[in-house]
Amino acid sequence: MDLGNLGIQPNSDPNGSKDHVSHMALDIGGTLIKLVYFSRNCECSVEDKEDKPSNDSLLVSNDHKKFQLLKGSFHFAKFETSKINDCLEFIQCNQLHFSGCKHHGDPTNDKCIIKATGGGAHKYGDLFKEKLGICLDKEDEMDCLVAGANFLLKAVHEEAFTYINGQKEFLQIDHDDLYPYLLVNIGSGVSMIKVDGDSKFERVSGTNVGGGTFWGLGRLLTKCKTFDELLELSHQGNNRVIDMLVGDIYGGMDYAKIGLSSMTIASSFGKAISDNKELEDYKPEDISRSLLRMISNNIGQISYLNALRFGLKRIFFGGFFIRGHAYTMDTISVAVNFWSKGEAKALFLRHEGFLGALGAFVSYEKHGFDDLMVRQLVHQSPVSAQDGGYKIHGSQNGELKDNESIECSVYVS
Ligand SMILES: Nc1ncnc2c1ncn2[C@@H]1O[C@H](COP(=O)(O)OP(=O)(O)OP(=O)(O)O)[C@@H](O)[C@H]1O
Ligand SMILES: CC(C)(CO)[C@@H](O)C(=O)NCCC(=O)O
Repeated sequence: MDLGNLGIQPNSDPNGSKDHVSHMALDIGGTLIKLVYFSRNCECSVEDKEDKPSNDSLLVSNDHKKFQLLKGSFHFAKFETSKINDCLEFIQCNQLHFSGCKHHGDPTNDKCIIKATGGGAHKYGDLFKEKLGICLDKEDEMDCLVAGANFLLKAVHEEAFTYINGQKEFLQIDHDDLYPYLLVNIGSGVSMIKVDGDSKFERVSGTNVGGGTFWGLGRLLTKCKTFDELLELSHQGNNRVIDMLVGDIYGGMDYAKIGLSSMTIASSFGKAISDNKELEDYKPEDISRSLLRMISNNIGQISYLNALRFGLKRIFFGGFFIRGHAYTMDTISVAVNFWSKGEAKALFLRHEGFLGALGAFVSYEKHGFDDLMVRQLVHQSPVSAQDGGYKIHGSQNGELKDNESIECSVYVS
């Protein structure tokens, strides 16, 4: 179980966290379960506001109720789907299962409803009911990915960034100029979605060569025990030991006529054909690096081709495969830049792995649950004395650590 810096302790008081945690949502994927929830800091942070705060409101409601400002945090956690019991235990220890909504119009049914997306929302519904007494309210996975991406791009300061030559550069998002874009979610498999607006999208492509392929093949070929170990190995590796380069075929020369340098990979893993070596003769770090490069490059190329199909210039990459990993982001960026001749941009998201879970979270609002607390995530930063200091912020260097929380303010009615 990967709890890391959650900012909360398992609660021994059975009623304690009930007052503080509102709305948990889950994304149960093929490899990982992602969980998000909001917790209030304390009662004293509630302030009255007459109006909804900004034109940039994300979850605009049509009524004109008085809104209150609550300060708190969004918490993020992840678990391996194969160890779903860890997730159930975590929810139970922290009393998160009391944070959902009650059934509409059925006073006899006091089961909590928790929003959930991903294939596991279908597969594990009975398990959650049996173990925690909660009903998973299924939200479509693609709907949630898009809602989560739009939510992050509009609500979180410095969410999206480019990664070029080892340099991270944050993108200022103009809310009026966000669409259209291509969203590429690299989970176990890969979905490519053309996004045209809030809830306006089409899944235009996908590939089965994704994060699951990297981790699955990598585990078999290197005997690594964890994904992070495999990723770490790739740092020290040299892909040229295994990959066949253009130079290997062209006697060290470029194939300039068609724009290929001698260093370009002509064939991933191609050297293994002629080296007369066995698997044991290759270093695990070289295998890991070749594999990471092969898969990232391939996804970058397919993404570019889909962006080209629809004339899209911005490609946002999400999903837990990326993990903010320099070599992965660099390979994807180079692929997009190379194939598009600099026309299209690869953009990465700080909360890359939590798009679906956040999308499920914001869907509480969409379905108008009466007792929903969170009405609107306050548009954050730049924070100034005049605007009352409403903000969302993550860690200072812009990197999301495992299971971090984002401090934020929300409006509730
Ligand atoms: N700790 C980890 N354990 C396993 N895989 C990890 C881990 N961290 C990152 N990954 C990578 O992330 C991928 C899963 O990403 P993600 O959680 O976004 O997808 P998913 O929801 O499980 O899959 P899908 O959407 O296809 O059902 C894995 O296949 C692996 O490449
Ligand atoms: C099946 C899903 C949507 C499950 O998250 C994902 O793993 C995926 O997009 N796989 C790629 C399937 C394909 O389009 O070939």
